[in-house]
Amino acid sequence: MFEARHTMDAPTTTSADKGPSGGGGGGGWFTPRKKPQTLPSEDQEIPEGSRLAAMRPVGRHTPDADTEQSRIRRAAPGTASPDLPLAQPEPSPGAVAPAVSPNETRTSGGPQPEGRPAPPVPVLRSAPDPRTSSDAVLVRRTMAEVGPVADKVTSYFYALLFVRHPDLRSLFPAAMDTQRDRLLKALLTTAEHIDNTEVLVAYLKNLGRGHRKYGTRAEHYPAVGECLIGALSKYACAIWDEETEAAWVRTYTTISQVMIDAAAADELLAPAWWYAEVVSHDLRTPDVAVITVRPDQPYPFLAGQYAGVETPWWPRVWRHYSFASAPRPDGLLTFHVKAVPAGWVSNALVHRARPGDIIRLGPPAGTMTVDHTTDSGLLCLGGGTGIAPIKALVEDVVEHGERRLVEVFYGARTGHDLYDIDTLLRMQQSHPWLSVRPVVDEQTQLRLPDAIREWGPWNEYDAYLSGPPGMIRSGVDALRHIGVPSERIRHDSVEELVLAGGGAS
Ligand SMILES: NC(=O)C1=CN([C@@H]2O[C@H](COP(=O)(O)OP(=O)(O)OC[C@H]3O[C@@H](n4cnc5c(N)ncnc54)[C@H](O)[C@@H]3O)[C@@H](O)[C@H]2O)C=CC1
Repeated sequence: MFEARHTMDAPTTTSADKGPSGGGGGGGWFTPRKKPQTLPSEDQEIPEGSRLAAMRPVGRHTPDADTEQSRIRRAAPGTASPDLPLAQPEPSPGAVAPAVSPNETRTSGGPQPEGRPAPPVPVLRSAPDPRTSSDAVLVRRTMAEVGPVADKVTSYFYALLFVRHPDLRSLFPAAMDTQRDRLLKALLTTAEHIDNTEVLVAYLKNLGRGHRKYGTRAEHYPAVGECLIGALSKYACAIWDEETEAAWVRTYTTISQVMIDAAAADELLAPAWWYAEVVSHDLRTPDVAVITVRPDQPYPFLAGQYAGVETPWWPRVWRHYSFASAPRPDGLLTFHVKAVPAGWVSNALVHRARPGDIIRLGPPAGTMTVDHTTDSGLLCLGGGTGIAPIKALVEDVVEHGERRLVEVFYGARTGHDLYDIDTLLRMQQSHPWLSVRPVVDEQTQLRLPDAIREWGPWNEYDAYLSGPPGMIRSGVDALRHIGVPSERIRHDSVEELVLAGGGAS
């Protein structure tokens, strides 16, 4: 459940339930009514093993669950207690270029698809809070301490979780490898941005919404919190003390609050997931398929966003793919999928999926969308299947009837890998404001980011980058080097791309 998001062919996050399969919300809202008034005294300290035993998940509430030993408490749905972190506005749509990720962060509070208003959410304090800052120090110190043994921490965390709460095992995929990475990523992201309320809240809200599709419910959070603190305290024992534990309890409680409330708000607006039927499957190269699906109910999204995809062959394994078209009147959605080694979902989609098969889609996410409040030109770099959202962005500009200059650089290793070049060249013929330039590594000896240096100037353009993590990094460097301000550079989370295995889609 506790996972970070984004990227192509990478497991995702999301929600509560209701939709076609959404589960249901279930009671047991968990929110601290108030922060701990006092830290437990030393004689209240309980050795690791027994402390864990003493912490009870809200979902299994027992009479003493609200004692001093259980500092993670329950509250009414949506309750934002006065002394809880309070909210801040969501980042404005398209206004972000997360070089770092809270992308679900990149994401997160990203633009809400039209017709899907931003849910009301409680949020973190905007004013500096000395307590938060000291908590941040302790949280970061813990993360630094456990960093070298991160694998052990996450393995121990999941072992604790599944031993103590076996009913939660069914929420996770059979193979936990990627999930382990995602927990750590989520924690690192939280620790990294703990003092950056806007970024962190956006990230967590997206994470909470994203967990709906896993069947995550509010009452699961305390169990996760107990086991998380159990694992951290074990592996950070050299620095762990009551103050540190109190900081983690406060931090985790706040994290949970934001995620739970975001999921609850989203539940009123959208299903936890959508079923979608494959209606066409076009194998463009031996490894790349263009797949079109029909969702079982309307699926609102914005060009440039992405969604988690689960296949029937690998239950509970989700990977992200960008929409390769802007929203269409017929409601169909298209994805470009590249089968990569060890890419279970991508291989299933490319080599097994056929028309008539049913997949599941998570909600749309992502902030790499067109800012229609300006008429700046768009400089778009699409590497490999990273061209998918770029094509959607171009269609978006077409549909808005704008006459903005759009320059697309489409990078591929070989001419054969330019599997969608014909489509783009046809669009170029119809739209004089659109230029499409293929950049083939083996022909030019140049990679995509190098090519843009030879054109330009680009300082009046908004830049959009989509492709492998290395391309994003060097593309951002190239753009910054030639004077494009960072706030005009947009891309999905590099960290999550890396997490996804680099070329996992
Ligand atoms: N399928 C989808 O919807 C989306 C996929 N992506 C990501 O795009 C990537 C696509 O992978 P492939 O098609 O195998 O692309 P690839 O590895 O063949 O690379 C495509 C082009 O990107 C450039 N490039 C690659 N690595 C570079 C580096 N380190 N520095 C500079 N330029 C570099 C080169 O011009 C190369 O020809 C995956 O990482 C995927 O996660 C991103 C967005 C959407």
